[in-house]
This record gives sequence, C-alpha cells and structure tokens, in this order.
Amino acid sequence: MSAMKEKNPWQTPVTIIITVIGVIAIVALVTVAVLQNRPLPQKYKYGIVLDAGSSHTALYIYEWPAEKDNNTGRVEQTHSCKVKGPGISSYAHDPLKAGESLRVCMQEAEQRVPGKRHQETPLYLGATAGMRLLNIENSSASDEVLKAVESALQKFPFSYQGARILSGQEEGAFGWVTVNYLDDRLTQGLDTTGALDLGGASTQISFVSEKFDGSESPSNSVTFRLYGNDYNLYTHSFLCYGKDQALRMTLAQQTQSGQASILDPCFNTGYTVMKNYSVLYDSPCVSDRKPQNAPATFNQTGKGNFTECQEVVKSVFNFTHCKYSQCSFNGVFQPLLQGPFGAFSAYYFVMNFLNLTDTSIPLKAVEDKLNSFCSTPWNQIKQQHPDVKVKYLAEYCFSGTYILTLLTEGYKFDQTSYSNIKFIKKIKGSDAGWTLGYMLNLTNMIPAEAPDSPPLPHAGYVSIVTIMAVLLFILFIVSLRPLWPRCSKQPQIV
Ligand SMILES: Nc1nc2c(ncn2[C@@H]2O[C@H](COP(=O)(O)OP(=O)(O)OP(=O)(O)O)[C@@H](O)[C@H]2O)c(=O)[nH]1
Ligand SMILES: [Ca+2]
Repeated sequence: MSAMKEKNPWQTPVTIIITVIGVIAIVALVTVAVLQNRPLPQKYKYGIVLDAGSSHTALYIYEWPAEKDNNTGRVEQTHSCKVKGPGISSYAHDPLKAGESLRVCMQEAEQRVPGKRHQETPLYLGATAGMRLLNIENSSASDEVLKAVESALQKFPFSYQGARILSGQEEGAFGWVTVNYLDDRLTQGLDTTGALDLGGASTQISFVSEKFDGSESPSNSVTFRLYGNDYNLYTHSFLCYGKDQALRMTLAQQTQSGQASILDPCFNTGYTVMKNYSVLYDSPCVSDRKPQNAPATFNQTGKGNFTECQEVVKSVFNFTHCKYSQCSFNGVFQPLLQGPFGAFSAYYFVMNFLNLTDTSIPLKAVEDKLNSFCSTPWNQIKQQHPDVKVKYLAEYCFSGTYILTLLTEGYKFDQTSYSNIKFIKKIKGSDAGWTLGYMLNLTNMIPAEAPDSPPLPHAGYVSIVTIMAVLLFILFIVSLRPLWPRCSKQPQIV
C-alpha cells in the first residue's frame, strides 16, 4: 500500500485570498444593507378611552407604532384598569364623587404612558346605557355627572377630547369595528363577524347581512367605507335589556300586585333576600309599573326552576307587533342572521362560568345544564364556588336563562346559527367592546381607502440583498476560472 496525497486546488494562495476577500465583501455588503434599512427604533403613540358603563367604569390604554397609524391590527390594548365602585350614573346625587372615582385609574394611566407622550395622548370618555337612562330620568343630573367627570379628567396631563353619552347605534357599531379590526378582517376585505354585547343596562346586536340594505329600517343601518370596502351594517341597541335591567323587569313582572314576598324561579332554592320596592322600581325601565300601595320591602326567595324562569324571562319580550318583514322583538326590525358572531361582556362572563362556551353542543344540552344549575340548592352552589362574588353567583341561574332566551327567542338563533357564536373576552390581548372602535374612528386611524401597498418589507429586502450578494460572488469566482490551478486527473504519488 502506498500513501496517497491529493493536492486540494482550493488551498492555493490565490483562491484562498479571493475567497476571503469575497466573504468579507458579502458580509460587509449585507451588514451595510441591513443596518441602513433597519426600521428605526420603534416609537409608540398612545390613546386612552374610559368606558363609563352602567355597572362600572373601565379605563383602556391603547398603543400603536408612531409611524404606522394606518396599519390594521397595529393598535393594541396595553393596559386596562377597573374603576372601584359603581358606574358614573350611580353618582347622580353626588356628581363630584363620579369624578373622584376615576382618579386611581387615571393615575395608573399617568404611570403607564411615557411622560413625554402625555400631552399628545388623546383621552376620551364614553358613557353608555346607565347614563342614557339617567338622561331620560333626569337630564340635568346626567349633565352634572358629565361635567364632574370632565373637570376631573381635565386635571390630568393628557389631551382631553371630551366626555359624552354614546348612542345605542354608536355603541353597537363600534363594538363591531373593534371585533373585525382585531381579527384583521377589514384590510383583507374578508367576510365580517357580527358583534353581540350584553351590558348591565343595554344589549347590542350588529352584523352585516347581504339581504339588508338599510331601506327597510334606516335607523338600524350604519354605513362605513373602510380600507376601500363598503359595509352596510345592521345594528340595534335594546335599552333596558342589559342583564341588570332585564332582571329588574322580571322582578317587576313578579311583583305586580305589590306582595310582600315572591317565589322566584330564577334563583336557587334556599336563596332569600329582602328587597326594597322603591329601589327596584327606581329605573325608567320599570318605573311606570310600580304597584300602588305596595309595602316598603318584599322578600325574594329562590325556587330554582329553569322552565318557569324561562317563562318569566320570556314575558319581558314583546313578540306581538312587527311592521317589518321580520322582527327580533318589541317590534324591532332584524334581517336574517348571517355569519359568525362574537359575543362578549356579560355573555362571556356568564357562559364561561357555566361552562357553556362550547357552542357546538345541542341547545337542548344548554337547557339541561341550566336546568341542573338552577335546581341546585343555594348552599351547595356557595360551597362549590367559595371564591366567586356572591352577587354574581346568585344571579347565574337568571343570567344564563336570560342569555339563552335573548339569543334563541329574541334574536332567533337556532341550532345552526347558535354554533356560529363564539363567546369571547379578548381578541389578541385586547378586550372586545366598543372602546377600541370608538378611538380608531375619532383618531381617523381607519382610512376610507386602502393604503398604497407597502414597499418590500424589511425581511424581504434583506433576503434579496443576501441572495444577490451570494450570486454575485459565485459569478465572480466562476469568472476567475482561467486563474484556477489545474488539477490533474491522476492522483499524484508522493
Ligand atoms: N359574573 C360576572 N359578571 C360581571 C363581571 N363583570 C361585570 N359583570 C356583570 O356583567 C354585566 C355587564 O357588565 P358590563 O359589560 O361591564 O356592563 P356595563 O358596561 O357596565 O353596562 P352597559 O352600560 O349596559 O354596557 C353587569 O351586570 C355586571 O355587573 C364579572 O367579572 N363576572
Ligand atoms: Ca358596556
């Protein structure tokens, strides 16, 4: 055996030098290209929206890249703060307290938004059904409350943009914008998702239906042109059909004769509380039905019967008159249900607690679950859920029954369309609700026309520069072929 040694042509000094220079050139070229065109360090802008709901106020902080205001999906919720205490409409007798109640969350916002952005950060407060009801009942009181929150908010260093009561249409439409913006459906021109919002004092349904052009009921029609697409949205807000006011209506229904006690099928057996007639009837949703000569209080005792509860709940809906081709309830027009729906706020709280967020199950199974929950004694319910707020816990039988009835009898969801509902709280980290849509609209962040298609994205640019550099280098090496050392076919024997 003889030792053989091949002479590797790549090891000649010329090729080594060429290779090293080539590699250095590529690295330098790519580095310069990448650094030169790297997106600048990201700067963010902020916006703050206060959702002054009937049951409570919440503050949301949104953030988006400073140079890309128009890009869909780029605005995100970075923080939320729940105001302690009730909604601002509950401070009608002491409006200054409504302003004060916002202080803690506003101070939190001061901490969260970088100081140098404070002055340019828009701050909005939108009030919903609680203030709508107060405005009906006592408009000077609602003005006082708005004035008080206004002067409280103006003390903070943000760019205050006003506090006002949203109309039901706005509340429904902006909830729909939020859901579809977060799902990235608007820029893509995709089919949209409907929005179902169940608050404490009102509830909204909003969706696009092919059959609906707005002509049959103009007051339910909202048109948008977003990113070059036209949308004709159906939306309706039912005042008094939020879950707290609906509960009042069912109690009013059961206390018509002004009795001193009622057996309420919507509460668990063994549950009993004393309620005040004047407190119960202190709302425009029921005030006209206050029984004469009723005692000051009545005892509400649970009977825990889902079927009977559903009967009482049904009685707060009016199905008799409809002057349109079709109605949901109370003579309100509603086109054919279409597409998927996102159901949020109390829809989510309640159905999540009852383990009913899976909408692929038969409606009969939803009823069975409610049946068994409602008939469970109150003691047992409390024992099973020691950490849940007693007020929420006591109302889940009613709330679950109300939601099922509202969806199926009210809005006419059937087995198939029910399975198109998704109970949601957040989408990609941002809460579902009207606040984001409201801010996007007021800051003109959703353009009517599609923005020009962006130039090559950074990653694409880097890839192309790298590929080109490598190709150039290969071409260079190949062009030097005449200088390549000849390699003999025969291995040399040393
Ligand atoms: N079970 C449960 N209920 C909740 C929770 N938070 C709020 N609720 C109740 O759910 C209902 C709706 O709450 P929200 O969506 O905050 O209602 P809101 O915005 O104050 O009322 P609107 O002005 O009508 O929109 C109210 O009855 C609340 O008391 C929760 O964490 N769990
Ligand atoms: Ca709300």
